[in-house]
Amino acid sequence: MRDTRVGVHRTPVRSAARFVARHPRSTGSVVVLNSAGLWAGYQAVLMAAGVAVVAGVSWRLLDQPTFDRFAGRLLRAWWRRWLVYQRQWQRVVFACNLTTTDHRGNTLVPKLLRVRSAWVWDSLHIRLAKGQQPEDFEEVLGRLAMAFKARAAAVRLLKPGKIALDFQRREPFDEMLVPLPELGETADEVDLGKLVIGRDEYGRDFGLNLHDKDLHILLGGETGAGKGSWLWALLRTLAPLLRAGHARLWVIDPKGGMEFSAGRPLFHRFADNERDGLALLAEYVETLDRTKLQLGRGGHRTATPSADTPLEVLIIDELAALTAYGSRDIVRAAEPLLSKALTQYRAVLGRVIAATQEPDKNTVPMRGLFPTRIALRLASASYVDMCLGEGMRDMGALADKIPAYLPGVAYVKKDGRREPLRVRAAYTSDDDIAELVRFCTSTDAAVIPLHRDTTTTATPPAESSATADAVDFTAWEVEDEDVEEIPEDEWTEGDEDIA
Ligand SMILES: Nc1ncnc2c1ncn2[C@@H]1O[C@H](COP(=O)(O)OP(=O)(O)OP(=O)(O)O)[C@@H](O)[C@H]1O
Repeated sequence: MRDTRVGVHRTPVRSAARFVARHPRSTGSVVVLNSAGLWAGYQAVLMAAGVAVVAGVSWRLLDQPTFDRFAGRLLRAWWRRWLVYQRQWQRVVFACNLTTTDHRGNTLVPKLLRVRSAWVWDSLHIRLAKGQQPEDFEEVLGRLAMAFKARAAAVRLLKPGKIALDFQRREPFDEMLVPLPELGETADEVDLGKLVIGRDEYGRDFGLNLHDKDLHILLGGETGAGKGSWLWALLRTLAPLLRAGHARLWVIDPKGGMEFSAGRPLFHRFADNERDGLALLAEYVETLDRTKLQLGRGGHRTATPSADTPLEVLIIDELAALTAYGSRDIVRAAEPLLSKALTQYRAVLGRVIAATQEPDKNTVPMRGLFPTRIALRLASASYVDMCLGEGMRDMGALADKIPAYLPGVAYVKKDGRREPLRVRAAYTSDDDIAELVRFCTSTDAAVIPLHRDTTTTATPPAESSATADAVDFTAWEVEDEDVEEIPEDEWTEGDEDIA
């Protein structure tokens, strides 16, 4: 009888040639090391390797995040591929029934193509065996996660026939305490270039740069994801500027003031519904237009935060209320105002911080105008790229996989860094808000614009008008290696040609 098993015809030479072709980097490294050994002597190579190891270990001890970014993740991906995933791959796919059979009775096995490793997640790129679909892996995700001792697993389609399996190896925020930002005493202490609002996955301080990089920030996150904690932590870092009158807050909280009403005394203007929010937005634009003209005519190209030219921070808690879900006249009038606020006031210290539950193009048409976008827990995988930019989920921003028990955790894409960073903002409790209000209003209260009642008597701009002139502002206010080995010649991988 004919032996239909694939691979039985392989000779050692053919197998070696296949291995070299499939793993050029690993075999290249061995060849280079051996050539260096022959050329310079093995002692010299061993010494060089020793020096490299000592240098690497010192680097890791001194600065683990940069080590991990430039070397650690590559090394980790390499050794985890060979010591964990590749070694157990075949056992695991057989154990989880992830094999298929062709017309000749050959066993077809999905092929592990590459491993990428970030601090929290490992990504395995897999070529599906003939007859497989991503759903086959989805069905056994829990078993795969257990087999590789991962906390969670996810599957993504990379292209037809190719998927990524993501395994979460650790959860740094389980044990990490994220302290609230200190309340600085004087305005000079505030470094607008690094407003520390939380910690990243390595435990380092994480700061936003309202000075010149994170000019406008869009936070995307489903309800309860912790958008409020990011906004409040940011306000806290600005406290000394608020107290000195060097920063003013324009706050639109269209959900009836649920999130921000406790901070009213801090706000220069406050609106708790869409219509008032529109009028506030129009006033914001008019004010910054005026400042722009004044500074331009005075020959100044930029401003620094001061009592005359304060940092003008516009905060919008549920942006969709102004850009999608509000009544049509409000949405049509708000869009051009918002786009203007996002494009024209960098030099006159206008900054927009907005939060939304749905960061898609229909809900936030001007999302591309926010230079910094932050993805908290999102309702669906498709929202991740919509929020952070094309390809960011493939780069490891699994915001839809942030567990519900970790509010305030988000993925951030920072300039100059390809991979997204996982960050958690500090949590501001009601008591902390009360403390912040006391801090900002207790001394030198004269410079704090006092709260005036927001009423609904303000008239929003005429439909489709982007000018503020039409607005009445009078009313504003303020393991297991014990499994039997399967002989390698009993299966084939991925798209392997079958004789
Ligand atoms: N950084 C954080 N650390 C710890 N717990 C947090 C953090 N952020 C939020 N929480 C918890 O999660 C709850 C919901 O957070 P929050 O209200 O900020 O979510 P949200 O995204 O603003 O939701 P919504 O869109 O419904 O207003 C908070 O009441 C708090 O208990």
